[in-house]
Amino acid sequence: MRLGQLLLLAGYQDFQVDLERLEVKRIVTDSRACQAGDLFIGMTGTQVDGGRFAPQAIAQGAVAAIVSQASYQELPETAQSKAIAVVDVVEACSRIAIAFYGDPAQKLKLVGVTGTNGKTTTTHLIEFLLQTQYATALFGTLYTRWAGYSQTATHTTPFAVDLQAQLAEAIAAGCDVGLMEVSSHALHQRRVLGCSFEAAVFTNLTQDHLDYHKDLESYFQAKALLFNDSYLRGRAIINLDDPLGQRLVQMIGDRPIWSYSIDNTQADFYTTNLTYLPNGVTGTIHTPQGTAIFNSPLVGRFNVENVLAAIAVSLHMGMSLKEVINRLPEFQNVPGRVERVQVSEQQDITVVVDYAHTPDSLENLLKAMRPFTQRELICVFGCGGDRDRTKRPLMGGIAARLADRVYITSDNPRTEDPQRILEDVGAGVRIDIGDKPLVIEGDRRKCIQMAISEAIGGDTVLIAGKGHEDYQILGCEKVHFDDREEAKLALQKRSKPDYI
Ligand SMILES: CC(=O)N[C@H]1[C@@H](OP(=O)(O)OP(=O)(O)OC[C@H]2O[C@@H](n3ccc(=O)[nH]c3=O)[C@H](O)[C@@H]2O)O[C@H](CO)[C@@H](O)[C@@H]1O[C@H](C)C(=O)N[C@@H](C)C(=O)N[C@H](CCC(=O)O)C(=O)O
Ligand SMILES: Nc1ncnc2c1ncn2[C@@H]1O[C@H](COP(=O)(O)OP(=O)(O)OP(=O)(O)O)[C@@H](O)[C@H]1O
Ligand SMILES: N[C@H](CCC[C@H](N)C(=O)O)C(=O)O
Ligand SMILES: [Mg+2]
Repeated sequence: MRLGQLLLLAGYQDFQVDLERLEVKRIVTDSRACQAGDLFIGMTGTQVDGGRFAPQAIAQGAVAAIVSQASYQELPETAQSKAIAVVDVVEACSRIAIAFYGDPAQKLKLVGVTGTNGKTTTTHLIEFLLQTQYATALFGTLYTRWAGYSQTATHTTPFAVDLQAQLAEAIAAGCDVGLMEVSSHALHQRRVLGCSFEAAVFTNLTQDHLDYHKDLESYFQAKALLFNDSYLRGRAIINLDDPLGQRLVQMIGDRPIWSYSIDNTQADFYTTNLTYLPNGVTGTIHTPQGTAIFNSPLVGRFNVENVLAAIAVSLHMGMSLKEVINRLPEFQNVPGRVERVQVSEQQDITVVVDYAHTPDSLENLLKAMRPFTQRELICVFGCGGDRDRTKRPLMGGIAARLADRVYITSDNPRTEDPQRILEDVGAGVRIDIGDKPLVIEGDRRKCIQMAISEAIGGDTVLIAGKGHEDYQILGCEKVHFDDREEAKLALQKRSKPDYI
């Protein structure tokens, strides 16, 4: 596409005429990846203003660069002749990507799910429930996927250029519904600009990501953006059991809302007669379409919330309650969410791998596991580096209070000193641990081995934090590591001790 035409379509009119006839083959936001024919967009980031890399991008063949006004002033004259300064480069990136890919979001019915926990589980549930009626595309933490296509994700919500490209591909593949996990980072960075949602879900808001948002109020305000007129054209579906969900209902005003709650009969969707089982939950669901008995293999109270949200979305999208209830028992779970690791029928302990990496999710999970633990509940976990430091002692305290034995280990230390992270977590554990056993072992492989080999028949070993991840990030290096594989190895060793 011609640069001039692209910029006009994106809503920009005042640019240098001699750039007008240039042909743009791709849009690229990392100068190091630029090739001949690319349009480079220098994004303002948390570390640097990417506009300063325009000379490098141009040297590598970029036809032009879109940069912030501040970085434009700093560019050498040769680069300035190929650069276009805009007031808001982050918004420009989304608008240009939308124009380049033909505004694909308008051709899909979109459902957005936001909240601290439950986005991946809820979007998967919705995908499963809607598939009898729609051709769905899913965008989330694990992958972008639709029938016949799956690509591992690097972020929960793709960056604007990737998102627009993937939306266009989804349409070309025949999809008519897009299900999207919308992270607070994505809303704050306007990655989803141009997306107009048929339904938007708010699952909950509890502490996470304070490294980025600084305080809970700013984190909430970022999430709340999804419910603005600019993004939401249809119905808001909101968890009334969460105090910030209640606040969001007040903020939204007259727009169509369906609320859900485990047991608040004022909500549009609520449950009664819940029975929690080791392998699922059953109960009665009350909806605007009537009442029905439901069964789900998902474990724990928090998953009832996910089920309620997914049923509400499905009814809003035109499914009948009967169809949804019939299909629900077949949805097993998402990889790495309360995933049981079993190597033999004779296995005498329960091992569960889960993605709980926030104080709230760790607390919910430990509470959900307790009633089905015959003997001791053992918790193996750590916290990610270069992320919210203040959640570490909170998670430590929760593990100390709710587990019988605590093993602290490394998660993804990234560029932080792993020892410092263990100390941050340990500080929280020590306040509440009393005389319960505490083990600190930074080597995650060794720690999982220890926890499983030291467990006694009837114990539950919960390995939290990394769930589906098949890597560990140590410094800037990503190495293969999978909690489920490590747990299996440890379980096999346990059933065949070394001395046999
Ligand atoms: C906080 C955040 O979103 N950071 C993203 C952001 O990094 P940054 O703002 O620090 O970038 P920066 O280093 O200041 O650089 C600014 C720009 O200059 C460019 N650059 C930089 C160097 C260079 O030589 N040339 C060049 O062009 C970069 O590509 C970038 O576009 O832009 C980078 C490149 O585009 C991303 O890799 C990075 O994601 C980091 C890795 C990340 O982990 N983000 C996480 C926290 C995130 O987005 N998480 C959410 C929520 C997760 C959840 O709750 O599920 C998600 O949606 O995944
Ligand atoms: N509705 C919920 N409320 C609280 N905790 C939940 C809920 N659903 C799942 N969890 C817990 O949170 C963990 C992460 O769940 P899930 O992956 O669905 O959330 P997410 O919002 O997609 O997380 P992320 O922000 O990392 O992508 C699960 O492993 C489980 O322990
Ligand atoms: N989307 C979350 C994932 C955290 C997973 C945990 N294993 C970690 O690395 O901290 C984040 O980027 O904060
Ligand atoms: Mg997710």
